[in-house]
Amino acid sequence: MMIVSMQDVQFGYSDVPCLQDVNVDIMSGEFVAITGPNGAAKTTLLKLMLRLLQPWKGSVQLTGKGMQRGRPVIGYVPQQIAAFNSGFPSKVLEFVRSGRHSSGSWFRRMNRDDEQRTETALRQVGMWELRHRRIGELSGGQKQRICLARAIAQEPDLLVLDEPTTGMDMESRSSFYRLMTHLVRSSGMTVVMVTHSLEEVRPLLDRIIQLERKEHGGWKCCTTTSCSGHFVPVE
Ligand SMILES: Nc1ncnc2c1ncn2[C@@H]1O[C@H](COP(=O)(O)OP(=O)(O)OP(=O)(O)O)[C@@H](O)[C@H]1O
Repeated sequence: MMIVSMQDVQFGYSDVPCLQDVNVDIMSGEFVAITGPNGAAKTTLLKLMLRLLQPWKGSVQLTGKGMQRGRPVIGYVPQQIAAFNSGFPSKVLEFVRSGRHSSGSWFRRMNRDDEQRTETALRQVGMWELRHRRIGELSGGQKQRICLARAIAQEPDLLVLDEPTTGMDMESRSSFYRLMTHLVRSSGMTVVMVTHSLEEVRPLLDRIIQLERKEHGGWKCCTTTSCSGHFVPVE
């Protein structure tokens, strides 16, 4: 089942397009990486995928299982995390749990086992022991992990991560990849992530979306499907 479908998408911030001829189909249960040089519009592509930006031309469709109000539940962890401002809980546990309580947003859904999901997500990212800490006292890497936990706790159909391994040491990266593989293979989650560490994650992937420079400026998507990842379709 298709969860994301982008067809002939064109987009730019000024009058010059930075993305053209974007055709991307992502199937439910796939582990997909988006890669390309700095400034190649990887974050822009994610934002178009999430419909945070509207394309100039073409269409973006989100469909899938567990749909709420006609859209899949989406967990999004942006590159720059702005969530630690006032208005968000200041303790780890409440912050992660809060993802399950905000209403009216299609980024999450309500569920009666909020506590259990919050605990599982915190354990999965290795932050359960620090659940009573104030967020202000956490390291950058630990903050990154609780944002990931907050997204996972929402049990998203689609988990979208913008350079999630930046600043992680090698051990943290391998446990992060193990977790992603588990979420994709065991829970049927679809994971799309922007990464510059393609080589180390390549064996786990189902698909790579490569942004390549067009001859006359702008960037174009080229989708690679020949990864050695094992694609398990989810009904
Ligand atoms: N809000 C904005 N307004 C105007 N231009 C923008 C805006 N956001 C991004 N851009 C420009 O669009 C282009 C693509 O930016 P984007 O952040 O999508 O690239 P990226 O591939 O994610 O980069 P990086 O690898 O450095 O994170 C860049 O030239 C950037 O300067």
